[in-house]
Amino acid sequence: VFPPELRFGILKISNRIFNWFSSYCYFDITEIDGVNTNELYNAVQLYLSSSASITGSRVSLTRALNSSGFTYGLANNDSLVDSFNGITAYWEHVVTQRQSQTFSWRPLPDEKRGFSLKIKKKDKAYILKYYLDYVIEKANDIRRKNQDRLLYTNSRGGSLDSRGHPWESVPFKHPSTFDTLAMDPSKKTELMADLRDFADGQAFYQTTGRAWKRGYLLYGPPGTGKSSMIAAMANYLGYDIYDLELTEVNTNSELHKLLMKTTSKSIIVIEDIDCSINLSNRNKPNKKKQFETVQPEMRNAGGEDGGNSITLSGLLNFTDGLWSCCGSERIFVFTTNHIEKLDPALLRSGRMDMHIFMSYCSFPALKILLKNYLGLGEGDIEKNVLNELEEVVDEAKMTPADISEVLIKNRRNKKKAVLELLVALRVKKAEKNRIKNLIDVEEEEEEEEQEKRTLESPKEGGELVENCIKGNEELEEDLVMN
Ligand SMILES: Nc1ncnc2c1ncn2[C@@H]1O[C@H](COP(=O)(O)OP(=O)(O)OP(=O)(O)O)[C@@H](O)[C@H]1O
Repeated sequence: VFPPELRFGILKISNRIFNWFSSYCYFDITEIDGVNTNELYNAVQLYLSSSASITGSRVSLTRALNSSGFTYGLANNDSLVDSFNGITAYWEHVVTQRQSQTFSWRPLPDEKRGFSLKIKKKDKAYILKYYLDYVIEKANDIRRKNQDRLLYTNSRGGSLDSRGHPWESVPFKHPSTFDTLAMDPSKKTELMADLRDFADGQAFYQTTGRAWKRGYLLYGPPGTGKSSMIAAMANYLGYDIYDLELTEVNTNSELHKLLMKTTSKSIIVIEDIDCSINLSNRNKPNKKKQFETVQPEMRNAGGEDGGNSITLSGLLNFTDGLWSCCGSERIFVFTTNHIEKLDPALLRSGRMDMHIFMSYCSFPALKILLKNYLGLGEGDIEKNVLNELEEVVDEAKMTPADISEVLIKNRRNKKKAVLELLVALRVKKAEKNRIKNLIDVEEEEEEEEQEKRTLESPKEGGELVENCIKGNEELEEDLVMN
């Protein structure tokens, strides 16, 4: 009976009246905004997938490319209630059929999808200011967690890929975690708390005016778990790893370019830094090499430090100069087997925030290895064997890598594995003691030899006797005075 214009008008007025009296307001977040994909829609979808309060019996499941996990979300026309700082938000996934295919450069899906957010009018300002940012942040976290970690390397000698990128990446699937890492539990807890503080510390770094980065120096003998620790850090925080091969970098500017192409939430690693490059002289360590390689007419050219070779100052700029601040939330990890070879400039505080010594296997670390490799707890091992293991492990100075080799070899026969380990530790301890005794004997002999030579030498011997007499006279004088 009523013409469409009139029906539309009545609907519009009744909607206005309804909105006027309603205490709620609504936001529509459509999947496609004009012709572009709406990032907020994807973020909301991911965010809601983390909500445990999905009530519907139908849940949508997805698995993204390069992802090792499933995400679930609200099914069509399902709804859920979320709460944020005491404010309630009602979400509904609205799916309708697209009326007619409108003209578009890009074919649109038949369904029109979107989220409808219903909140109290009084909460509108707060929700717009904080809640949506929180939703996006959480969605990014979930995306990162679901996606495989990537391991980047620059080992192509400075050449770029087809996209002009200097880093090459592969999926990173190292299984090492802090649970599998054998080290002193208190040290491990301290490090994990430090990493968590760093990852959650955006506000702290902002208020203190510090760049959001942290440096760790891992040092210790080979096979004590430095590389495993880096993998555990990446898996714990969900960060990608950039394995920087310094020997492939020729100039400081190349180093800067590499840094600029790293992403936030990543760990930049330089392994065996003492072997990577000659870093003993901070200013111009490679001057000689530079003059050897550069043509005579080019000798006065070049930028900082000659601009033709990587220097320690270039590396220091990389870690804590202005360049280190392009991007944020980055961790630098250097590893070395010989900390004494490193330049003190690299070790001063503020540069490497934490120095972590990866030591030979201790008893607490051994217990972790026994649990992980053989599934044996303290109660599963005979008391006297356990006591002896505790007694010998420190003196044997075996690395976790050596111990895990022994355990892997016999892992089918757990009892045998433990006994073999005990034998290996005893042998190693005896070997260490024998070497120590040999060194002691050698030192003693050398001392005796030196004494003999001194006494035999007329000049030195005479001096020694004279000094003794002088000393005695002084002593006598002191006694008389007293
Ligand atoms: N602390 C540890 N906890 C658990 N496993 C370890 C530990 N240390 C070493 N391993 C085992 O030994 C292997 C070698 O260890 P890793 O490469 O991490 O040592 P590293 O200190 O980095 O050695 P290098 O200095 O030679 O690079 C690892 O694959 C791991 O299985």
